[in-house]
Amino acid sequence: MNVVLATPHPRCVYFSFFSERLNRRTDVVSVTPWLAPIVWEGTFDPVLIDKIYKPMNLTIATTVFAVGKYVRFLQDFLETAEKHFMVGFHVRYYIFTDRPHDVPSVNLSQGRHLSVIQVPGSNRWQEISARRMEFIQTTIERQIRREADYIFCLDVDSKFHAHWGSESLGRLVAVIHPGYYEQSRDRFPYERRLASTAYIPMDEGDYYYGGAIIGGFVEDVYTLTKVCRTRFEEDAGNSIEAAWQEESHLNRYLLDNKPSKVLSPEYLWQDIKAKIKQVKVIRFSAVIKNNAEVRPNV
Ligand SMILES: CC(=O)N[C@H]1[C@@H](OP(=O)(O)OP(=O)(O)OC[C@H]2O[C@@H](n3ccc(=O)[nH]c3=O)[C@H](O)[C@@H]2O)O[C@H](CO)[C@H](O)[C@@H]1O
Ligand SMILES: [Mn+2]
Repeated sequence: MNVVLATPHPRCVYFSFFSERLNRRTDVVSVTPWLAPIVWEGTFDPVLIDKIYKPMNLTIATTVFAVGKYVRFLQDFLETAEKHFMVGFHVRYYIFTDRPHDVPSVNLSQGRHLSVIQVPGSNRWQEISARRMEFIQTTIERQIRREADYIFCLDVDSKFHAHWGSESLGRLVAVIHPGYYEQSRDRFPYERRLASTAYIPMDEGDYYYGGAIIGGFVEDVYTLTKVCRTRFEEDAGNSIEAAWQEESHLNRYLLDNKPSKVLSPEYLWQDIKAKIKQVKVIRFSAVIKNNAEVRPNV
């Protein structure tokens, strides 16, 4: 029988809309074993996702710590965020610093706000990095839970280079560390000492997540920061500090509490690393820094 479909059924239009916009990825895994999306260019339609999220009138909190000499990274971080990060959404930046007078004034688009929160300095970079969990937890309690729907907690020594939008939103969001994307789990630098509460045995672990991005619903990130802070302090009481401070605790937490969305290394690259062919777009990357010069200790 010769069937001629003059006008496609509306459902067919829907499917052709998808196939035109998305060139399905076969070179990368785009879903976790627990069926959470792994976000890669070409696996989502930014226009369609924005149509879902924009009417919700969401506010995205963004925490960034700039303690000591790290204030120098703020200008580029904020200027590039204004160009690429959550454009068209309400964004509230929370800048944690011991040098409030050195926070640069950057022109923010409409609907975007910035507040500065004073935190103490430290003579150990490890402590500054790890105590982010504590300050994020207490600031969520004090104000963020009343001021935002979602939150991203980001490293300041970084720049945005391309679109980072509502495709990244989810209940609990983490990023695959670009250094360990292709490694097997026995190579992951998890905390391996049984004495630490961040301990992960050699035959466990899903991904190695980078400490530079934690995201999700404010309440889910609240619980994460509270648990990681408590465990970090419990370890300190036993004179042990996990191999990669709060990043180790983050990895332990996410092993037990699976993220609902995983960002590919497009969302956390490193300028020092050559691009790999699977990464079609670098959206956010760590700048090259001289650790000995910017950190209070080596
Ligand atoms: C790409 C990535 O996943 N980076 C992680 C990695 O090293 P990194 O080398 O990226 O750590 P880092 O030196 O950037 O420190 C983490 C963050 O702490 C803040 N800071 C640090 C030192 C300082 O003197 N002043 C200051 O403000 C700042 O926001 C910085 O971005 O391991 C750290 C844990 O130890 C963190 O988990 C980082 O997120
Ligand atoms: Mn960093």
